[in-house]
Amino acid sequence: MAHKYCFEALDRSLRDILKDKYEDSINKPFGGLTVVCGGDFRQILPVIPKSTKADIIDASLNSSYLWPSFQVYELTQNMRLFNPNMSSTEAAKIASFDEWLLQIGNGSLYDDKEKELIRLPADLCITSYEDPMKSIIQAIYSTFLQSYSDPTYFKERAILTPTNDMVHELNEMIMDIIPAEARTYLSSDGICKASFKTDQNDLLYPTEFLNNLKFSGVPNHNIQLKVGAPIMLLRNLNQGDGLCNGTRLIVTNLGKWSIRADIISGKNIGTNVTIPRIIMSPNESRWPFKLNRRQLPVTTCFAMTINKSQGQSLKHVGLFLHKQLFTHGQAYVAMSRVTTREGLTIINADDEVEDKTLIKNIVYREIFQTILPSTQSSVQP
Ligand SMILES: Nc1ncnc2c1ncn2[C@@H]1O[C@H](COP(=O)(O)OP(=O)(O)OP(=O)(O)O)[C@@H](O)[C@H]1O
Repeated sequence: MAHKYCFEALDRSLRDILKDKYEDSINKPFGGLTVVCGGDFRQILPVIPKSTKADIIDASLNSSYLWPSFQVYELTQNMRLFNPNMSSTEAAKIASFDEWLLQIGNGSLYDDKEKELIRLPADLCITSYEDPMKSIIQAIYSTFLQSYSDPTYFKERAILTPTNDMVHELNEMIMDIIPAEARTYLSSDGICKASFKTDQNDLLYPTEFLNNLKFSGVPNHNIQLKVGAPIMLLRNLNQGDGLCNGTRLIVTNLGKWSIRADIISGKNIGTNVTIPRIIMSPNESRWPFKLNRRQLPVTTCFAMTINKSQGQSLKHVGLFLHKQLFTHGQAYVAMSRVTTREGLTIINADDEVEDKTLIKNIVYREIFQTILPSTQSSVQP
């Protein structure tokens, strides 16, 4: 979810822009324009590094001065799970899975409420394994070598995990299975000239040091790609052509400075596009300078973080928990990515938990308090 400041900035800009055109625009939300927002407060709320629960709730749209001006309309049908050709038995099974997901999202179903633990149905979990990472890879990519050249194979599956470190480990392990040569792309890193103390920066932060820095949402200095590997865009390159942050593609050609890839998600599926290197900077950084990294704006996506999976629909989802979930909505987002219940496999590899069918589900229930749908607001999608 976007920070409430994004909506407030749009509100103030529209009031300002429209004040000469329409009477009293300055006093109306969004200058009097109708603005439609689509979202789900059960999903992950604005990400604020090192924040408290109160900070996150305060950053959400329903803590904004704009919220009382919104009218809430609720969608009633889970279209991701919906299949028009299903039998009544299948429909009943889907309805019960959908209900279970909503209870998880609402925080109304706990096995141990104090410890915020929910019990997973045993058939969704793999509980006996030698190496949990190999087991989740085997579960989701069981026919990898026979199927990896078929783009739909990657389009419909992914492993989800809470942290970027585990995503990188899983991606490296799976990339090694592709029997092709990898090409390495090294970034060109520098400090933005407008940064503080520029005359000392070269001495304090040499290039080798900058190359070692890792930031969420910015590709690493060294990325290795193979033809046939699925990748995800990390920036909006051309929204009109469907090249948005989160779009998934399959690499078809590895050039010296750019790559070519086929789009496999969102708009323009099947289109072959060129992805150039671009300059990226992290949004949040603990360093007293702004890093400029010129690199391909992509990351391999056999595995992705739960946050990054928001918006995706997948037939096969492997939820890999090497440690417990840590923020609002992660369990709901991860488990609601599937298009069928059978497509969900979960491994709880947290050593501190004995019963591997128990996982943490954090829900900030305070966030739902101000969401009151108006009486006639339920709509069919
Ligand atoms: N009216 C509809 N008819 C058929 N399929 C639909 C309809 N609406 C959505 N879908 C399908 O349901 C899936 C989810 O849709 P979409 O991504 O728009 O929902 P969403 O609310 O943004 O999901 P989320 O926020 O959980 O990611 C997609 O596969 C989409 O094609």
